Amino acid sequence: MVNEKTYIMLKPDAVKRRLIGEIVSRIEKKGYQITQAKLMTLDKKVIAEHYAHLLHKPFYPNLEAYMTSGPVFGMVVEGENVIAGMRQLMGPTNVYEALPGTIRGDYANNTTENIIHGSDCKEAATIEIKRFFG
Ligand SMILES: Nc1ncnc2c1ncn2[C@@H]1O[C@H](COP(=O)(O)OP(=O)(O)OP(=O)(O)O)[C@@H](O)[C@H]1O
Repeated sequence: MVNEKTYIMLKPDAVKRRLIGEIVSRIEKKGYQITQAKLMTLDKKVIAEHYAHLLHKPFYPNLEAYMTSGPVFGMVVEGENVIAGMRQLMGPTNVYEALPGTIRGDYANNTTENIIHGSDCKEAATIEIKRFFG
């Protein structure tokens, strides 16, 4: 029973499609607590840091254009085993594998524009919370 923190980011398509309220509500209904939140417009530099492991991928230019196309809604979310729990709630990165009932399965139909990001481990959560909330 470890209380953890994770960094969750609703990507530009979620904000544009007015899905913030609905997704925040799903996170709260699961029993997690949102302890910090803000809308931000990200620049190419912070996207390159956040997705450093993907810089060499052929889809990176599309990912960069998408992530800088409008504001994102970043959150610190806390709860028991929240890192794995949020990954489960989000569904897999590949939206064709994301089942209905997951956030990506319910709202996304494209693997780049996949609505939501969540830290994948404790180390990443610490780095990402620092990156986006200081
Ligand atoms: N094969 C792909 N084709 C197009 N876009 C992709 C592909 N793989 C990943 N992406 C985009 O890059 C993002 C980061 O990919 P990563 O492999 O880090 O997955 P993730 O950890 O599930 O995603 P995120 O870091 O956004 O939570 C994905 O969320 C998606 O927007």
